[in-house]
Formats: sequence, C-alpha cells, structure tokens
Amino acid sequence: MTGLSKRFGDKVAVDAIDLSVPTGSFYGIVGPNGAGKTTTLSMVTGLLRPDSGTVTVHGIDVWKEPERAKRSIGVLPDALKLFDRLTGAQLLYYSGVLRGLDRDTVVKRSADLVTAFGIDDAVNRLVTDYSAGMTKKIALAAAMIHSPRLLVLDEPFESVDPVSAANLIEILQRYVESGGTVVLSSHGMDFIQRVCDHVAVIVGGHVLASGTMDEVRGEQTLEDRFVELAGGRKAAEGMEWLHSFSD
Ligand SMILES: Nc1ncnc2c1ncn2[C@@H]1O[C@H](COP(=O)(O)OP(=O)(O)OP(=O)(O)O)[C@@H](O)[C@H]1O
Repeated sequence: MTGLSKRFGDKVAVDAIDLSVPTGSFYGIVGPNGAGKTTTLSMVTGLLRPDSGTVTVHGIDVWKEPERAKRSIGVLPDALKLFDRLTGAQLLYYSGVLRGLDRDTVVKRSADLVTAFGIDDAVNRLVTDYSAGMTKKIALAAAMIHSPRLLVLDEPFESVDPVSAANLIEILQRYVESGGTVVLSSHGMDFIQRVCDHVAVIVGGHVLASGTMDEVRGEQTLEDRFVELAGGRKAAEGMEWLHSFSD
C-alpha cells in the first residue's frame, strides 16, 4: 500500500501509510485503540474507499480492478456482517458458491473446514445463535473457502478460546508454509511475537515501525517496544475515589 489515507470529518484516521507485505509472510499489525488498523485493513480489502493512495495485491490494483483483486483475498472484517439467519453450513455453502466454486467442491471444502475449526456440533444451527468465538470461527472458515492467496484478518482471535486459537494458528501456519500470505491485526503481543515473522506498529494513523519481527523489536519484547512507541504507560493517578468504596 502506498500513500494510503482516510479522513472521517476532521479526524485523520490513516495518514499516508506506506507498507509492503512480502508474499508468504505472516504479517501482524499492532497499534493502540483507534490507531487506524481496522480503517487500513478495510481499505486494503476493498471494503472502504481510500481518500488517496493505492493498494496492490499480487500486482492488481484493489480499487481499479476490485473484482479481480478480491478473487485472491479472503477477509475477516472487524464488524462482522454475516448472513446470520443462515445455518453455519448454509453460510459456508453460499460463501463458496458466491466465490464461484462448484457445488461438489464447496461441500468437500465445507466438511474439511468444519472439522478443522471444530464446529461440527454447531454447523446446523443458525449463526445468530452462535457465541462470539463460534461466530469468529465460522466467519474465518467462510473467508478461507475459496483458497485465496491472501488472508486479511481483523482481530481473528478475539473471543476465541485458547485451544481453538491454537488450532487456528496451526491452520494459518500451514497456509503460510504452502505459500499463502496472512495479514492480521491483534492486541495479543505475545501471540504476534510468537507467530508473525513481520510486524507493523501503527499509532495515530502512522506506521511508526515495520519490518521483520527482529528488526522491529530489537532486543526488547514486542510488548515493550510497542509500549515505547505508543507513548509509554499511563500512571494510574487521580483515581483515589475508586478505593473509597461507596458503601
Ligand atoms: N466510520 C467512522 N466514522 C468516524 N470515525 C471513524 C469511523 N471509523 C473509524 N473512525 C475513527 O478513526 C480512527 C481509527 O479507527 P480504527 O477503527 O481504524 O482503529 P483501530 O486501530 O482498528 O482501533 P481498535 O484497536 O480499537 O479496534 C478512530 O479515531 C475512530 O474513531
């Protein structure tokens, strides 16, 4: 992405971001609340039109040739807008068919995804009745069904239990090993440090550091480096009233 910018009224959410994600990398995007991660990822995946700048995925301009570009992208958006009056099985089926897969392929891939994500019990229930973590899992499965070259995942592990998260990480690691590219945002510093080979730190709509994990964190943990870049910890002063209980 080059010179990517987005403003909402007076608020500059993303300010001329340049970022290059190598093919086959496991790329983490970190940043404090409101830093511009979701806005950036939405522009990258063709969901939110940038004010300026370009996004190219495997040589295809996402905003000039959206249909072609989107064929190679799988998206887990932040605000999940799923067709939640469908069952999990139906959602997977329609996701596959809308991506142009034939019926037999969709059925086969759905079965594989249901097993891999451990959602066998829920697959015939309406998605609207799923827990937050289950909803993430079915949305992630739906994002993968057309075997895209690039997966862009906004907070994929939020609300997902640790065992399921470990399974998902393994699925994503195998995907990257076979040549796929993953870009994900997360607040889980330990997780990003452990799993990602590249990372970008976004603060106030700017990229403050980016590159390989070792380049960005140096001798520090990613969490310490992140806190340093994000402006340090806030002292918990002026909250004495919280310790004088009202009863
Ligand atoms: N649709 C919108 N209208 C107005 N302001 C918006 C809109 N979307 C985002 N913003 C603002 O843009 C800034 C960046 O928001 P964004 O959601 O990209 O941050 P984020 O890094 O994903 O945050 P978080 O970690 O809390 O999810 C914030 O100040 C936010 O309030």
